[in-house]
Amino acid sequence: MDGQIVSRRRGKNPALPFLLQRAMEACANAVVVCRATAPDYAVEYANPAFERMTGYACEELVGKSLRILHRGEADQEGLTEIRAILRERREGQVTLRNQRKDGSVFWSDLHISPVRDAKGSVTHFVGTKCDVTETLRSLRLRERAIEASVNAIIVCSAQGRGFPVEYVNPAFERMTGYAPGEVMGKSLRLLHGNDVEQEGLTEIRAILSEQREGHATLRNYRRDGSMFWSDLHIAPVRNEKGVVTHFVAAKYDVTETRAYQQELEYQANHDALTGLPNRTLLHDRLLCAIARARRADTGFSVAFIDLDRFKLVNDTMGHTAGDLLLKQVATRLQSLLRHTDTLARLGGDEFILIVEHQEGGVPNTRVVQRMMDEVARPLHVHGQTFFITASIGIANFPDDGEDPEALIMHADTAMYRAKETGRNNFQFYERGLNQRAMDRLQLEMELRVALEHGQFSLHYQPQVCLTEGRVTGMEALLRWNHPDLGAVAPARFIDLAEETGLIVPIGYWALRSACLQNKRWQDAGLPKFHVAVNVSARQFADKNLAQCITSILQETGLEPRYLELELTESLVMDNVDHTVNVLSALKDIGVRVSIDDFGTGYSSLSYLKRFPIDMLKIDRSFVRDILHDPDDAAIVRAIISLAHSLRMGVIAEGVEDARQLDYLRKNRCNQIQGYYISRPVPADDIDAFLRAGNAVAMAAVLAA
Ligand SMILES: Nc1nc2c(ncn2[C@@H]2O[C@@H]3COP(=O)(O)O[C@H]4[C@@H](O)[C@H](n5cnc6c(=O)[nH]c(N)nc65)O[C@@H]4COP(=O)(O)O[C@H]3[C@H]2O)c(=O)[nH]1
Repeated sequence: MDGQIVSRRRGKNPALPFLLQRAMEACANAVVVCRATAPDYAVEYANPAFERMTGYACEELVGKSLRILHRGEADQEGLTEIRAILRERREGQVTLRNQRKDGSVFWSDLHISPVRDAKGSVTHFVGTKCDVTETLRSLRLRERAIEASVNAIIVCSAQGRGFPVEYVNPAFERMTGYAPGEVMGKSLRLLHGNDVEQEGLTEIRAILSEQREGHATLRNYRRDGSMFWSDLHIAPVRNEKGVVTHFVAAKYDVTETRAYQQELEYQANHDALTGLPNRTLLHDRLLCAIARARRADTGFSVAFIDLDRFKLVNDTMGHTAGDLLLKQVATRLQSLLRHTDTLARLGGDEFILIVEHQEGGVPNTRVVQRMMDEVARPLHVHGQTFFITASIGIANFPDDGEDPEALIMHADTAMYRAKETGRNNFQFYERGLNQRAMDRLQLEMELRVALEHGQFSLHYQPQVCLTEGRVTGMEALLRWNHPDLGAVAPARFIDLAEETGLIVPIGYWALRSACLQNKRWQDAGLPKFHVAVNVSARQFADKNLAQCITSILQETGLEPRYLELELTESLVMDNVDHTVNVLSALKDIGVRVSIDDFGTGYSSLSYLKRFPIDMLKIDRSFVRDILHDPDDAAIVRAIISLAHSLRMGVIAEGVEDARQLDYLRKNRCNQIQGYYISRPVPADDIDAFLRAGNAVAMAAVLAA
């Protein structure tokens, strides 16, 4: 080693040169000494570690420029820096790509220090080299991993205001649309903009202020304004003193996962057919409504909406048509809702509406009425028109129940009451209704066994021709002889039988019994007339109706023309195409058909003329006030004239006195039926009536 380097210390420790020599040889770092004044800073000394690192022996290097180490690598940034360090004669550090003697490449960190003489002039430069190839390689790998990541990675300064961004990887641009240059030095706040009311942001603020790890889900906005959901994971980076200098953040776009989760959540809470809230969500909404009403000291109503005779649509038209119809009804009902109301579907044709009370705690019946009106408008499915009505039961919070179950149950009970009172209306829950619901259940159980226990019988009521005073028909009316209750009127059990489906076997029993009875009368030599039997909606929907009637007629031996089927007006108008088909089949058999309760439904005249009908039966509600109410009288006259112009017969039911009879005869009504002639009586009484009474009937008619 050159004496000049150590000359200043020589006086103090004579062994120093030797020690330095040994130290250099033992030093693990590569050390090289270059002369500052020589051209190209020629090497004066290189220690063994330097030799090992470069593959050059010290002798090979001495007097030469260190450029030997970067042959062919002259365009490196580090070299420019080295030149500046040497020129300015200062300390400095650079990272270089070097070549060993054998041509292999390695990376080194070179630290340069100037050595000054006593006058302060730089005589040498000492270079300490460290092989950083491995470190750089692993750094490259990590950098590559970050660059290739599909998730956005961001480094923010912990010092600046708003945690300015110092680095973003390419995925950040792909995810957000912002190029690195557009976010550098800015706060990541630009990703959520004005959407500051987010739970996730509160969490992020806490993470940053407490300088801890954490994550939150945020609504972010891309450069083009579109929203996406991101999971942001944040970790603080501390320096050697433990001070947080940066935050590293990883951002995941979770929009799709969230959409999927939301979809699952939606499916769990909504009815697949109508998209309305289902029973689960309804329960939640009821709990919310209860909490809200308690806070505000107000009330709300739970309306149980059930479509009348919807099952018939399903039975006659199939489930696809039924589903379409339900969808239409749901859309209509929904269109009437305010944002505070909830409409849910419980299943089948049952809907629940939660509607807040109006000011003063009054139930909002207007919305309920509007719902009924909306349902009642004609519905069109598969080119066919349906007339459906709704029965609605209402329970009010808190008077009728303080939890969801009680409110729904009581609204349901009130809905049954609405059905009992003729359908197409709404009823409020009353405490007594529960008892009635229990009674109804009891009655239903008893009705199930009534047929096999032979508790049914038929009463007959004559129908009389107004011109001849002759009995032309006999209406068969069902009676239930209950072991405890005695005779139960049809009004109490027919609807129940209809709802439970029991009406089908009961109805066929009535048909068979009436045909048999008529045949007996004929065989007994009494004058011939038809027997009129009521056909219920369920029976009418029964695909086997025509077939069953044919076999009943064959079985009993009654000629088809002596059987009349009474169908209600609303029944035939429910589903016009089905009606046309069934009526044609019945006509082919040869039985008569009449429309009962005519005037109470809303018949479309254009449909009426398509139906092969023999007789219109004027509802007794019009006959009752025919002499006092000019409107009723006008309706009766209109029905009579309509029947004649459609070449149908017309009969008035519920005729109770001679003046009504007279009015009807004067207005060209063909036949009458009512207490004035006879109440419905058992078949045995009819025998007597027919033997003696035909004359009585004639006399009554002619006397009026
Ligand atoms: N106020 C008054 N009422 C009169 C007069 N004349 C007859 N009535 C009553 O009017 C009802 C006529 O029957 P509907 O309209 O077919 O109405 C029937 C019918 O819809 C149904 N029904 C009766 N039997 C059967 C049946 O076998 N099958 C089906 N599906 N329904 C039946 O039950 C309803 C009620 O039957 P009922 O209680 O027997 O009531 C009968 C009869 O008793 C009168 O002058 N004044």
